[in-house]
Formats: sequence, C-alpha cells, structure tokens
Amino acid sequence: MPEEIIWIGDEPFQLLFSESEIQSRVRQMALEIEKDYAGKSPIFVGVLNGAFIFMGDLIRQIQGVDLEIDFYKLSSYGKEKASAGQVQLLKSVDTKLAGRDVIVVEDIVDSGLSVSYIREAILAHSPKSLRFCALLFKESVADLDFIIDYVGFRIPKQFVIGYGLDYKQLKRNLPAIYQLVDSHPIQTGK
Ligand SMILES: O=P(O)(O)OC[C@H]1O[C@H](OP(=O)(O)OP(=O)(O)O)[C@H](O)[C@@H]1O
Ligand SMILES: Nc1nc2[nH]cnc2c(=O)[nH]1
Repeated sequence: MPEEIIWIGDEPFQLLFSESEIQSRVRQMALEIEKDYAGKSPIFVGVLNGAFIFMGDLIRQIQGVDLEIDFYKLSSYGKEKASAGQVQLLKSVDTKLAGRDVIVVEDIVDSGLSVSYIREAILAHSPKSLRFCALLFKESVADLDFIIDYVGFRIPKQFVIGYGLDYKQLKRNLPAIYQLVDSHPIQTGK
C-alpha cells in the first residue's frame, strides 16, 4: 500500500502511526498503568499543550483506578522544528503533590529538557513516587539520567506532528501522527 503523504505548506509528511495504531497502543499503556497503580490514588500531571489529547485518551481507558489530573504548561524558546535548549514555566500545578503518587504525561520526549525540568520541579514537592509516561520517545536524542517508565513508541529523530503535536501551533487536531519526510532538511527556525 502506498504511504500516505500529506503536504503542509511545501513540506511533505508521511504517516507514522495511524489513528487505530495509536488507540490500540494507548489502551495497552492504560492497562499497564492500571495494573501498576491498583489500589492507589495517583495524580496524572500533563504537560501542556502537546499532551492534552494523549492524556485525555489515556485516562479514559483507566477506569479501575481513582485518579486526579493537573497540568504544567511549559514553553520552549525559539523552537520551530527542533528542541530549543531552554524552557520557561508558564503554569505550575495547583494540587499539592507532597506524599502523592505522581505520573507525568508527555506527548513526546525529544531532547529530554522538558521532562528533566518537570522532574526537578515535582521532586521539590516531595511526592511519594514519580513516574513518567510518554507516547513518543526519541531515545537516541534524549539526554536523560532517569528512565521514562511508560513509552508508547520509540521513534527516530524526525520531526513529527498530529495527535496533540503541533506544526507552528497548528495540526494538533490530526488524529494520526505524521513525520517529516526523511530527505527534507529540518530547519531550526533560529
Ligand atoms: O524533550 P523536549 O526537547 O523538551 O521536547 C518535548 C516537549 O516539546 C513539546 O512541547 P513544546 O515546548 O513544543 O510546547 P507544546 O507542548 O505547547 O507544543 C512537547 O509537547 C514536549 O513537552
Ligand atoms: N510537533 C513537535 N514538537 C516537538 N517537540 C519536540 N519534538 C517535537 C516534534 O518532533 N514535533
């Protein structure tokens, strides 16, 4: 079957994960988390904006655990299609995380800067436990000294969009995930 290509402006993107592949992987991740947190009352902390669709789908697949949600909002400076090297905190959580089982939910871990920032911020609250869940993980790019406990898909370093991930703030509403076609140069926008 020919690969589905979509054009955004003059840039070609090819299908990486279809809607049904994503939904089935999200269900598996939810089952695993549900098993690990049986009898606990975790708080899921999403990282806005990108994680909102993944987190919405994930928590609706977890019906056997009493859970709460909250959000951080971060902004990366000067980033268009590559990680920027700096993050700014735009919104912190409202919930007290001390003594809580916390699961951070990310759409993607790329350089690892965002999750590293969030980890430090949350550890300062003295949670009972802290785990990380990411739908996409650019393992060969990320520079981390801790593990991502729940990973949906390990992907190469190509720029991806859809299912919460933006192209210049647009295209988050695509139900599938697309990657910039390999031969196309990645511009940093700097
Ligand atoms: O591992 P990193 O290199 O830090 O990249 C991952 C972060 O980049 C994206 O957020 P972005 O800052 O683009 O904001 P957004 O969620 O609003 O799209 C994504 O949602 C992650 O939070
Ligand atoms: N949309 C999008 N945002 C990112 N933030 C870090 N990596 C990516 C990526 O591949 N796509």
